[in-house]
Amino acid sequence: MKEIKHFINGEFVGSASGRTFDDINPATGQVIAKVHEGGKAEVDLAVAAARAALKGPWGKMPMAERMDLLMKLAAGIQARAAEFAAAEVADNGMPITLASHVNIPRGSANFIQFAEHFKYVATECWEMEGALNYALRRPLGVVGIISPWNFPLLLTTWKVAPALACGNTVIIKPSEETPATTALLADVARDILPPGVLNVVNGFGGDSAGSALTEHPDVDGITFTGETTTGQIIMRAAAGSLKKLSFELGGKNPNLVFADADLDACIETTMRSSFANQGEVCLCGSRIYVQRPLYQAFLDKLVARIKSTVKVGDPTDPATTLGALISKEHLARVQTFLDSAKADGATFLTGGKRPDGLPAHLAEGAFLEPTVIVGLGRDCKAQRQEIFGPVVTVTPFDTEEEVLELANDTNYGLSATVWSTDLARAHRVAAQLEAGIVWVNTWFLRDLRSAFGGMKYSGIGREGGVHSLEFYTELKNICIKL
Ligand SMILES: NC(=O)c1ccc[n+]([C@@H]2O[C@H](COP(=O)([O-])OP(=O)(O)OC[C@H]3O[C@@H](n4cnc5c(N)ncnc54)[C@H](O)[C@@H]3O)[C@@H](O)[C@H]2O)c1
Ligand SMILES: O=C/C=C/C=C(\O)C(=O)O
Repeated sequence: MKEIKHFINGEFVGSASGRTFDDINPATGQVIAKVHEGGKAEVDLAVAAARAALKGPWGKMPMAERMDLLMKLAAGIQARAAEFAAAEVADNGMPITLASHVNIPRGSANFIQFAEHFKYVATECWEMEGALNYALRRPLGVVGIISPWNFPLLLTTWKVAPALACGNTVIIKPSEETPATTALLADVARDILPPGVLNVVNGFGGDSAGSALTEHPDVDGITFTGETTTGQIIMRAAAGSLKKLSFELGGKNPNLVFADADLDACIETTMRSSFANQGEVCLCGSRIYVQRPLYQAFLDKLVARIKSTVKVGDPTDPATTLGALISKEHLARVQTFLDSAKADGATFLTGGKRPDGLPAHLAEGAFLEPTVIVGLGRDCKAQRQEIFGPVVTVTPFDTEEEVLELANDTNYGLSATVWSTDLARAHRVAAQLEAGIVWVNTWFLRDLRSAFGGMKYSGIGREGGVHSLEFYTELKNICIKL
Protein backbone atom coordinates (compact mmCIF):
# COMPACT_ATOMS: atom_id res chain seq x y z
CA MET A 1 0.00 0.00 0.00
CA LYS A 2 1.24 3.48 -0.89
CA GLU A 3 2.21 5.64 2.11
CA ILE A 4 1.98 9.42 2.29
CA LYS A 5 4.42 10.90 4.78
CA HIS A 6 5.12 14.36 6.13
CA PHE A 7 7.83 16.47 4.50
CA ILE A 8 9.92 18.22 7.12
CA ASN A 9 13.30 19.90 6.69
CA GLY A 10 13.74 18.46 3.21
CA GLU A 11 12.91 14.85 4.06
CA PHE A 12 9.87 12.60 3.99
CA VAL A 13 9.25 11.35 7.53
CA GLY A 14 6.62 9.24 9.28
CA SER A 15 4.65 10.24 12.36
CA ALA A 16 6.17 9.89 15.81
CA SER A 17 2.95 8.19 16.96
CA GLY A 18 3.06 5.71 14.08
CA ARG A 19 -0.62 6.47 13.43
CA THR A 20 -2.00 6.54 9.89
CA PHE A 21 -5.39 7.14 8.30
CA ASP A 22 -6.94 6.01 5.03
CA ASP A 23 -6.92 8.04 1.85
CA ILE A 24 -10.03 6.91 -0.04
CA ASN A 25 -10.83 7.21 -3.74
CA PRO A 26 -14.37 8.62 -3.64
CA ALA A 27 -15.31 7.15 -7.03
CA THR A 28 -14.51 3.56 -6.09
CA GLY A 29 -14.53 3.61 -2.28
CA GLN A 30 -11.11 1.96 -2.31
CA VAL A 31 -8.29 2.86 0.06
CA ILE A 32 -5.50 4.21 -2.15
CA ALA A 33 -2.93 5.21 0.48
CA LYS A 34 -2.11 5.20 4.16
CA VAL A 35 -1.47 8.76 5.32
CA HIS A 36 0.74 9.50 8.33
CA GLU A 37 -1.23 11.42 10.91
CA GLY A 38 0.73 14.33 12.32
CA GLY A 39 0.10 16.36 15.44
CA LYS A 40 1.91 18.72 17.75
CA ALA A 41 5.22 16.78 17.55
CA GLU A 42 5.42 17.05 13.74
CA VAL A 43 4.23 20.66 13.68
CA ASP A 44 6.91 21.56 16.24
CA LEU A 45 9.59 19.97 14.05
CA ALA A 46 8.27 21.69 10.93
CA VAL A 47 8.11 25.11 12.62
CA ALA A 48 11.67 24.73 13.90
CA ALA A 49 12.88 23.76 10.40
CA ALA A 50 10.97 26.64 8.80
CA ARG A 51 12.34 29.16 11.33
CA ALA A 52 15.90 27.90 10.79
CA ALA A 53 15.52 28.12 7.01
CA LEU A 54 14.60 31.80 7.29
CA LYS A 55 18.00 32.40 8.83
CA GLY A 56 19.83 30.12 6.36
CA PRO A 57 20.58 30.39 2.62
CA TRP A 58 16.92 31.02 1.79
CA GLY A 59 16.73 34.11 3.98
CA LYS A 60 19.91 35.51 2.41
CA MET A 61 19.08 34.62 -1.19
CA PRO A 62 18.82 37.51 -3.69
CA MET A 63 15.30 37.95 -4.98
CA ALA A 64 16.15 37.03 -8.58
CA GLU A 65 17.59 33.72 -7.47
CA ARG A 66 14.55 32.97 -5.32
CA MET A 67 12.21 33.70 -8.23
CA ASP A 68 14.27 31.37 -10.44
CA LEU A 69 13.60 28.59 -7.95
CA LEU A 70 9.87 29.31 -8.17
CA MET A 71 10.05 29.03 -11.96
CA LYS A 72 11.76 25.66 -11.47
CA LEU A 73 8.89 24.53 -9.22
CA ALA A 74 6.45 25.53 -11.98
CA ALA A 75 8.47 23.54 -14.53
CA GLY A 76 8.71 20.61 -12.11
CA ILE A 77 4.91 20.43 -11.87
CA GLN A 78 4.54 20.74 -15.65
CA ALA A 79 7.05 17.94 -16.23
CA ARG A 80 5.00 15.60 -14.06
CA ALA A 81 1.55 16.97 -15.00
CA ALA A 82 0.04 13.59 -15.87
CA GLU A 83 1.14 12.12 -12.54
CA PHE A 84 -0.28 15.13 -10.67
CA ALA A 85 -3.58 14.93 -12.56
CA ALA A 86 -4.00 11.21 -11.90
CA ALA A 87 -3.28 11.70 -8.19
CA GLU A 88 -5.78 14.56 -7.94
CA VAL A 89 -8.49 12.54 -9.68
CA ALA A 90 -7.95 9.51 -7.44
CA ASP A 91 -8.04 11.68 -4.30
CA ASN A 92 -10.85 14.05 -5.18
CA GLY A 93 -13.12 12.36 -7.76
CA MET A 94 -12.96 15.28 -10.21
CA PRO A 95 -13.03 14.46 -13.96
CA ILE A 96 -9.60 13.98 -15.49
CA THR A 97 -10.31 16.70 -18.06
CA LEU A 98 -10.84 19.24 -15.26
CA ALA A 99 -7.72 18.15 -13.39
CA SER A 100 -5.56 18.27 -16.49
CA HIS A 101 -7.00 21.48 -17.98
CA VAL A 102 -7.59 23.60 -14.89
CA ASN A 103 -6.32 22.35 -11.57
CA ILE A 104 -2.82 21.17 -12.43
CA PRO A 105 -1.95 23.91 -14.98
CA ARG A 106 -3.04 26.53 -12.41
CA GLY A 107 -0.81 24.79 -9.86
CA SER A 108 2.11 25.57 -12.12
CA ALA A 109 0.84 29.00 -13.28
CA ASN A 110 0.52 30.22 -9.69
CA PHE A 111 4.31 29.97 -9.27
CA ILE A 112 5.02 31.71 -12.58
CA GLN A 113 2.56 34.50 -11.81
CA PHE A 114 3.99 35.47 -8.44
CA ALA A 115 7.63 34.93 -9.44
CA GLU A 116 7.16 37.37 -12.32
CA HIS A 117 4.83 39.91 -10.76
CA PHE A 118 6.59 40.59 -7.47
CA LYS A 119 9.86 41.42 -9.20
CA TYR A 120 8.30 44.58 -10.55
CA VAL A 121 6.40 45.99 -7.59
CA ALA A 122 7.89 49.05 -5.94
CA THR A 123 7.37 50.15 -2.36
CA GLU A 124 6.25 53.63 -1.35
CA CYS A 125 8.20 56.81 -0.69
CA TRP A 126 6.81 59.95 1.00
CA GLU A 127 8.82 63.12 0.89
CA MET A 128 8.25 65.59 3.76
CA GLU A 129 9.64 69.01 4.47
CA GLY A 130 13.07 68.08 5.86
CA ALA A 131 12.55 64.33 5.95
CA LEU A 132 12.09 61.33 3.72
CA ASN A 133 10.02 58.21 4.36
CA TYR A 134 10.57 55.05 2.41
CA ALA A 135 9.22 51.56 2.94
CA LEU A 136 10.88 48.18 2.89
CA ARG A 137 9.09 44.88 2.62
CA ARG A 138 10.23 41.98 4.74
CA PRO A 139 8.85 38.42 4.77
CA LEU A 140 6.07 37.77 7.27
CA GLY A 141 8.10 34.79 8.52
CA VAL A 142 6.80 31.25 9.07
CA VAL A 143 3.44 30.91 7.32
CA GLY A 144 0.91 28.14 7.98
CA ILE A 145 -1.17 27.17 4.94
CA ILE A 146 -4.36 25.20 5.56
CA SER A 147 -6.16 24.06 2.43
CA PRO A 148 -9.41 22.30 1.50
CA TRP A 149 -10.15 19.30 -0.68
CA ASN A 150 -12.02 20.80 -3.61
CA PHE A 151 -9.13 22.06 -5.80
CA PRO A 152 -6.19 20.74 -3.81
CA LEU A 153 -3.18 21.71 -5.92
CA LEU A 154 -4.68 24.94 -7.30
CA LEU A 155 -5.69 26.27 -3.88
CA THR A 156 -2.54 25.18 -2.06
CA THR A 157 -0.16 26.68 -4.61
CA TRP A 158 -2.28 29.85 -4.72
CA LYS A 159 -0.84 30.45 -1.24
CA VAL A 160 2.51 28.63 -1.36
CA ALA A 161 3.66 30.57 -4.44
CA PRO A 162 3.20 34.13 -3.12
CA ALA A 163 4.44 33.11 0.32
CA LEU A 164 7.70 31.80 -1.12
CA ALA A 165 7.99 34.65 -3.62
CA CYS A 166 7.99 37.04 -0.64
CA GLY A 167 10.77 35.06 1.04
CA ASN A 168 8.72 33.26 3.70
CA THR A 169 8.96 29.64 4.71
CA VAL A 170 5.78 27.55 4.82
CA ILE A 171 4.11 24.66 6.58
CA ILE A 172 1.26 23.20 4.57
CA LYS A 173 -1.54 21.25 6.21
CA PRO A 174 -3.41 19.76 3.25
CA SER A 175 -6.95 18.49 3.58
CA GLU A 176 -7.05 15.01 5.09
CA GLU A 177 -9.26 14.04 2.11
CA THR A 178 -6.71 15.01 -0.56
CA PRO A 179 -3.08 14.84 0.56
CA ALA A 180 -1.59 13.28 -2.60
CA THR A 181 -0.72 16.27 -4.80
CA THR A 182 0.77 18.23 -1.90
CA ALA A 183 3.06 15.24 -1.30
CA LEU A 184 3.98 15.36 -5.00
CA LEU A 185 4.66 19.09 -4.72
CA ALA A 186 7.01 18.34 -1.81
CA ASP A 187 8.73 15.74 -3.96
CA VAL A 188 9.26 18.35 -6.69
CA ALA A 189 10.48 20.89 -4.11
CA ARG A 190 12.94 18.43 -2.54
CA ASP A 191 15.32 18.84 -5.47
CA ILE A 192 14.82 22.60 -5.80
CA LEU A 193 14.39 24.38 -2.46
CA PRO A 194 16.75 24.45 0.54
CA PRO A 195 15.59 22.21 3.43
CA GLY A 196 12.95 23.70 5.72
CA VAL A 197 11.58 26.21 3.17
CA LEU A 198 8.53 24.10 2.26
CA ASN A 199 7.20 21.66 4.85
CA VAL A 200 4.08 19.49 4.86
CA VAL A 201 2.37 18.03 7.90
CA ASN A 202 -0.58 15.73 7.23
CA GLY A 203 -3.45 15.20 9.61
CA PHE A 204 -6.92 16.37 10.56
CA GLY A 205 -8.17 19.80 11.63
CA GLY A 206 -9.23 20.07 15.27
CA ASP A 207 -7.13 18.26 17.93
CA SER A 208 -4.64 17.36 15.21
CA ALA A 209 -2.12 18.92 12.84
CA GLY A 210 -4.50 21.78 11.92
CA SER A 211 -5.01 23.10 15.44
CA ALA A 212 -1.35 22.49 16.35
CA LEU A 213 -0.42 24.84 13.51
CA THR A 214 -2.99 27.54 14.27
CA GLU A 215 -2.09 27.56 17.98
CA HIS A 216 1.69 27.46 17.51
CA PRO A 217 3.34 30.52 19.10
CA ASP A 218 6.14 30.63 16.51
CA VAL A 219 3.93 30.70 13.41
CA ASP A 220 3.55 34.28 12.15
CA GLY A 221 0.51 33.95 9.93
CA ILE A 222 -2.17 31.53 8.80
CA THR A 223 -3.70 31.58 5.37
CA PHE A 224 -6.76 29.39 5.25
CA THR A 225 -9.26 28.29 2.63
CA GLY A 226 -12.23 26.28 3.79
CA GLU A 227 -15.56 26.48 5.54
CA THR A 228 -16.74 29.59 7.30
CA THR A 229 -17.27 27.69 10.57
CA THR A 230 -13.66 26.41 10.46
CA GLY A 231 -12.48 29.99 9.88
CA GLN A 232 -14.25 31.03 13.05
CA ILE A 233 -12.47 28.28 15.03
CA ILE A 234 -9.09 29.18 13.53
CA MET A 235 -9.55 32.87 14.35
CA ARG A 236 -10.08 31.99 18.00
CA ALA A 237 -7.08 29.63 18.04
CA ALA A 238 -4.83 32.23 16.42
CA ALA A 239 -5.84 35.01 18.80
CA GLY A 240 -3.47 33.87 21.56
CA SER A 241 -0.40 34.62 19.46
CA LEU A 242 -1.99 37.40 17.36
CA LYS A 243 -1.27 35.76 14.03
CA LYS A 244 -1.92 37.60 10.81
CA LEU A 245 -4.86 35.88 9.08
CA SER A 246 -6.15 35.54 5.54
CA PHE A 247 -9.43 33.65 5.05
CA GLU A 248 -11.07 32.45 1.85
CA LEU A 249 -14.33 30.89 3.04
CA GLY A 250 -17.67 29.58 1.83
CA GLY A 251 -20.19 31.10 -0.56
CA LYS A 252 -23.84 30.98 -1.59
CA ASN A 253 -23.28 32.84 -4.78
CA PRO A 254 -26.10 34.38 -6.84
CA ASN A 255 -26.30 34.07 -10.63
CA LEU A 256 -28.51 36.89 -11.99
CA VAL A 257 -29.99 36.36 -15.45
CA PHE A 258 -31.75 39.37 -16.94
CA ALA A 259 -34.29 39.06 -19.77
CA ASP A 260 -31.88 40.74 -22.19
CA ALA A 261 -29.16 38.12 -21.61
CA ASP A 262 -27.60 36.16 -24.45
CA LEU A 263 -29.36 32.96 -23.46
CA ASP A 264 -27.14 30.49 -25.30
CA ALA A 265 -23.93 31.94 -23.85
CA CYS A 266 -25.57 32.13 -20.44
CA ILE A 267 -26.67 28.48 -20.49
CA GLU A 268 -23.27 27.30 -21.66
CA THR A 269 -21.48 29.07 -18.81
CA THR A 270 -24.22 28.36 -16.27
CA MET A 271 -23.60 24.64 -16.87
CA ARG A 272 -20.08 25.24 -15.57
CA SER A 273 -20.96 27.68 -12.80
CA SER A 274 -23.53 25.18 -11.53
CA PHE A 275 -21.83 21.81 -11.96
CA ALA A 276 -18.06 22.23 -12.49
CA ASN A 277 -16.16 19.95 -10.13
CA GLN A 278 -19.53 18.44 -9.07
CA GLY A 279 -20.55 21.89 -7.81
CA GLU A 280 -17.71 21.69 -5.31
CA VAL A 281 -16.30 25.11 -6.19
CA CYS A 282 -16.59 27.94 -3.67
CA LEU A 283 -17.47 30.23 -6.60
CA CYS A 284 -20.34 28.13 -8.00
CA GLY A 285 -23.49 30.14 -8.67
CA SER A 286 -25.84 27.95 -6.69
CA ARG A 287 -28.70 30.47 -6.44
CA ILE A 288 -29.92 31.28 -9.93
CA TYR A 289 -32.38 34.17 -10.42
CA VAL A 290 -34.00 34.57 -13.84
CA GLN A 291 -36.10 37.54 -14.95
CA ARG A 292 -39.63 36.33 -15.62
CA PRO A 293 -39.84 36.78 -19.44
CA LEU A 294 -36.85 34.43 -19.81
CA TYR A 295 -37.63 32.09 -16.90
CA GLN A 296 -39.29 29.19 -18.73
CA ALA A 297 -36.94 29.31 -21.73
CA PHE A 298 -33.96 29.32 -19.36
CA LEU A 299 -35.23 26.27 -17.47
CA ASP A 300 -36.10 24.36 -20.66
CA LYS A 301 -32.67 24.99 -22.17
CA LEU A 302 -30.78 24.25 -18.96
CA VAL A 303 -32.53 20.93 -18.39
CA ALA A 304 -32.21 19.94 -22.07
CA ARG A 305 -28.53 20.80 -21.96
CA ILE A 306 -27.98 18.73 -18.82
CA LYS A 307 -29.74 15.74 -20.38
CA SER A 308 -27.85 15.96 -23.66
CA THR A 309 -24.33 16.80 -22.47
CA VAL A 310 -23.63 15.70 -18.88
CA LYS A 311 -21.98 12.36 -18.43
CA VAL A 312 -21.70 11.33 -14.79
CA GLY A 313 -19.25 8.51 -14.28
CA ASP A 314 -15.71 7.30 -13.93
CA PRO A 315 -13.54 10.38 -13.31
CA THR A 316 -10.61 8.78 -15.12
CA ASP A 317 -12.63 8.58 -18.37
CA PRO A 318 -11.96 11.66 -20.57
CA ALA A 319 -15.63 11.57 -21.66
CA THR A 320 -16.84 12.10 -18.08
CA THR A 321 -18.05 15.62 -17.29
CA LEU A 322 -19.23 15.06 -13.69
CA GLY A 323 -17.25 12.83 -11.36
CA ALA A 324 -17.69 11.70 -7.75
CA LEU A 325 -18.34 13.95 -4.78
CA ILE A 326 -15.52 14.03 -2.25
CA SER A 327 -16.89 11.28 0.05
CA LYS A 328 -19.92 9.27 1.02
CA GLU A 329 -20.23 11.45 4.13
CA HIS A 330 -20.36 14.60 2.02
CA LEU A 331 -22.91 13.02 -0.34
CA ALA A 332 -25.07 12.21 2.70
CA ARG A 333 -24.81 15.87 3.75
CA VAL A 334 -25.84 17.06 0.28
CA GLN A 335 -28.75 14.61 0.46
CA THR A 336 -30.01 16.35 3.61
CA PHE A 337 -30.43 19.52 1.52
CA LEU A 338 -32.37 17.59 -1.13
CA ASP A 339 -34.59 16.12 1.60
CA SER A 340 -35.24 19.52 3.14
CA ALA A 341 -36.04 21.00 -0.30
CA LYS A 342 -38.60 18.22 -0.83
CA ALA A 343 -40.09 18.87 2.60
CA ASP A 344 -40.31 22.57 1.66
CA GLY A 345 -42.40 21.66 -1.39
CA ALA A 346 -39.75 22.03 -4.12
CA THR A 347 -40.03 20.60 -7.62
CA PHE A 348 -36.98 18.75 -8.97
CA LEU A 349 -36.74 19.39 -12.71
CA THR A 350 -33.91 16.91 -13.05
CA GLY A 351 -31.51 14.96 -10.85
CA GLY A 352 -31.82 14.48 -7.11
CA LYS A 353 -30.60 10.90 -7.18
CA ARG A 354 -27.69 8.61 -7.94
CA PRO A 355 -27.38 8.02 -11.69
CA ASP A 356 -28.59 4.64 -12.97
CA GLY A 357 -26.35 2.24 -14.80
CA LEU A 358 -22.96 3.08 -13.29
CA PRO A 359 -20.44 0.28 -13.80
CA ALA A 360 -19.79 -2.23 -11.01
CA HIS A 361 -16.41 -0.77 -10.02
CA LEU A 362 -18.17 2.51 -9.10
CA ALA A 363 -20.80 0.81 -6.90
CA GLU A 364 -19.32 2.35 -3.73
CA GLY A 365 -18.74 5.78 -5.31
CA ALA A 366 -20.27 9.06 -4.11
CA PHE A 367 -22.24 10.02 -7.24
CA LEU A 368 -25.16 12.39 -7.70
CA GLU A 369 -26.92 13.55 -10.85
CA PRO A 370 -26.85 17.28 -11.63
CA THR A 371 -29.91 18.65 -9.87
CA VAL A 372 -32.15 21.62 -10.67
CA ILE A 373 -34.69 22.68 -8.07
CA VAL A 374 -37.51 25.24 -8.42
CA GLY A 375 -40.34 26.45 -6.23
CA LEU A 376 -38.42 27.30 -3.06
CA GLY A 377 -38.92 30.40 -0.94
CA ARG A 378 -35.95 32.54 0.02
CA ASP A 379 -35.82 31.24 3.59
CA CYS A 380 -35.63 27.53 2.75
CA LYS A 381 -32.44 25.80 3.90
CA ALA A 382 -31.43 24.85 0.35
CA GLN A 383 -31.59 28.52 -0.68
CA ARG A 384 -29.66 29.84 2.33
CA GLN A 385 -26.86 27.40 3.16
CA GLU A 386 -23.89 26.37 1.09
CA ILE A 387 -24.63 22.90 -0.36
CA PHE A 388 -21.30 22.34 -2.15
CA GLY A 389 -22.70 19.78 -4.57
CA PRO A 390 -24.16 19.65 -8.12
CA VAL A 391 -27.37 21.33 -7.01
CA VAL A 392 -28.86 24.67 -8.05
CA THR A 393 -32.08 26.42 -7.14
CA VAL A 394 -33.78 28.62 -9.74
CA THR A 395 -36.12 31.48 -8.80
CA PRO A 396 -37.95 33.99 -11.03
CA PHE A 397 -37.82 37.75 -10.45
CA ASP A 398 -39.40 40.84 -11.97
CA THR A 399 -37.30 43.93 -11.25
CA GLU A 400 -33.66 44.88 -10.82
CA GLU A 401 -34.33 46.17 -7.29
CA GLU A 402 -36.02 42.91 -6.34
CA VAL A 403 -33.20 40.69 -7.57
CA LEU A 404 -30.54 42.82 -5.91
CA GLU A 405 -32.37 42.53 -2.64
CA LEU A 406 -32.69 38.73 -3.07
CA ALA A 407 -29.06 38.31 -4.13
CA ASN A 408 -27.71 40.28 -1.18
CA ASP A 409 -29.98 38.61 1.37
CA THR A 410 -27.28 36.24 2.60
CA ASN A 411 -24.49 36.14 5.16
CA TYR A 412 -22.07 35.19 2.41
CA GLY A 413 -20.39 37.55 -0.06
CA LEU A 414 -17.87 35.66 -2.18
CA SER A 415 -18.87 35.94 -5.83
CA ALA A 416 -21.79 36.81 -8.10
CA THR A 417 -22.54 36.55 -11.80
CA VAL A 418 -24.63 38.94 -13.90
CA TRP A 419 -26.04 38.09 -17.33
CA SER A 420 -27.20 41.09 -19.37
CA THR A 421 -26.45 42.71 -22.73
CA ASP A 422 -27.31 46.13 -21.27
CA LEU A 423 -23.95 47.60 -20.34
CA ALA A 424 -25.37 50.29 -18.08
CA ARG A 425 -27.40 47.73 -16.17
CA ALA A 426 -24.41 45.39 -15.84
CA HIS A 427 -22.30 48.17 -14.28
CA ARG A 428 -25.12 49.34 -12.04
CA VAL A 429 -25.93 45.86 -10.72
CA ALA A 430 -22.29 44.79 -10.33
CA ALA A 431 -21.62 47.87 -8.22
CA GLN A 432 -24.47 47.05 -5.84
CA LEU A 433 -23.85 43.33 -5.34
CA GLU A 434 -22.32 42.48 -1.96
CA ALA A 435 -19.59 40.17 -3.24
CA GLY A 436 -15.82 40.28 -3.45
CA ILE A 437 -15.83 39.06 -7.05
CA VAL A 438 -18.48 39.88 -9.69
CA TRP A 439 -18.43 38.33 -13.16
CA VAL A 440 -20.46 39.86 -15.98
CA ASN A 441 -21.37 37.51 -18.86
CA THR A 442 -18.72 35.04 -17.76
CA TRP A 443 -17.68 32.96 -14.75
CA PHE A 444 -14.37 31.91 -13.12
CA LEU A 445 -12.39 33.97 -15.62
CA ARG A 446 -9.30 34.65 -13.56
CA ASP A 447 -6.61 37.29 -13.85
CA LEU A 448 -4.17 36.33 -11.12
CA ARG A 449 -3.19 39.98 -10.61
CA SER A 450 -6.72 40.89 -9.51
CA ALA A 451 -8.10 40.88 -5.97
CA PHE A 452 -9.62 37.57 -4.91
CA GLY A 453 -11.65 37.00 -1.75
CA GLY A 454 -14.97 37.48 -0.07
CA MET A 455 -17.04 39.96 1.91
CA LYS A 456 -19.17 39.22 4.97
CA TYR A 457 -18.91 35.54 6.09
CA SER A 458 -16.96 34.62 2.93
CA GLY A 459 -13.58 35.76 4.09
CA ILE A 460 -11.12 38.21 5.51
CA GLY A 461 -8.65 40.03 3.28
CA ARG A 462 -7.83 39.57 -0.38
CA GLU A 463 -5.18 37.53 -2.14
CA GLY A 464 -3.97 37.78 -5.73
CA GLY A 465 -1.46 40.21 -7.24
CA VAL A 466 -0.26 42.91 -4.88
CA HIS A 467 -2.91 41.89 -2.36
CA SER A 468 -0.95 38.69 -1.75
CA LEU A 469 2.17 40.82 -1.37
CA GLU A 470 0.38 42.76 1.37
CA PHE A 471 -0.49 39.63 3.29
CA TYR A 472 2.80 37.75 2.96
CA THR A 473 5.06 40.66 3.91
CA GLU A 474 5.55 43.16 6.71
CA LEU A 475 5.89 46.73 5.50
CA LYS A 476 8.46 48.74 7.40
CA ASN A 477 8.51 52.54 7.15
CA ILE A 478 11.89 54.23 7.55
CA CYS A 479 11.83 57.96 8.25
CA ILE A 480 15.09 59.89 7.77
CA LYS A 481 15.54 63.45 8.92
CA LEU A 482 17.50 65.27 6.24
N1 LIG B 1 -13.32 31.33 -0.73
C1 LIG B 1 -12.53 30.48 -1.36
O1 LIG B 1 -11.61 30.86 -2.07
C2 LIG B 1 -12.75 29.00 -1.20
C3 LIG B 1 -12.10 28.14 -2.09
C4 LIG B 1 -12.31 26.78 -1.97
C5 LIG B 1 -13.13 26.27 -0.96
N2 LIG B 1 -13.75 27.11 -0.11
C6 LIG B 1 -14.65 26.58 0.93
O2 LIG B 1 -14.09 25.41 1.53
C7 LIG B 1 -15.14 24.55 1.97
C8 LIG B 1 -14.85 23.14 1.51
O3 LIG B 1 -13.62 22.70 1.97
P1 LIG B 1 -13.43 21.77 3.27
O4 LIG B 1 -14.68 20.97 3.50
O5 LIG B 1 -12.13 21.08 3.09
O6 LIG B 1 -13.31 22.86 4.43
P2 LIG B 1 -12.92 22.60 5.95
O7 LIG B 1 -13.05 23.91 6.61
O8 LIG B 1 -13.68 21.45 6.51
O9 LIG B 1 -11.40 22.13 5.91
C9 LIG B 1 -10.41 22.92 5.32
C10 LIG B 1 -9.09 22.62 5.99
O10 LIG B 1 -9.14 23.07 7.34
C11 LIG B 1 -8.68 22.05 8.20
N3 LIG B 1 -9.32 22.22 9.50
C12 LIG B 1 -10.55 21.79 9.89
N4 LIG B 1 -10.76 22.12 11.18
C13 LIG B 1 -9.66 22.77 11.63
C14 LIG B 1 -9.27 23.34 12.87
N5 LIG B 1 -10.07 23.31 13.94
N6 LIG B 1 -8.06 23.93 12.97
C15 LIG B 1 -7.24 23.99 11.89
N7 LIG B 1 -7.54 23.44 10.70
C16 LIG B 1 -8.74 22.84 10.55
C17 LIG B 1 -9.04 20.78 7.47
O11 LIG B 1 -8.30 19.69 7.96
C18 LIG B 1 -8.71 21.16 6.04
O12 LIG B 1 -7.32 21.03 5.79
C19 LIG B 1 -16.41 25.15 1.41
O13 LIG B 1 -17.07 25.89 2.40
C20 LIG B 1 -15.90 26.08 0.32
O14 LIG B 1 -16.77 27.13 0.00
C21 LIG B 1 -13.56 28.47 -0.21
O1 LIG C 1 -13.24 26.58 -5.03
C1 LIG C 1 -12.77 27.69 -5.10
C2 LIG C 1 -11.92 28.13 -6.13
C3 LIG C 1 -11.07 29.13 -5.88
C4 LIG C 1 -10.23 29.62 -6.88
C5 LIG C 1 -9.12 30.36 -6.63
O2 LIG C 1 -8.67 30.58 -5.42
C6 LIG C 1 -8.36 30.94 -7.70
O3 LIG C 1 -8.76 30.86 -8.87
O4 LIG C 1 -7.32 31.50 -7.40
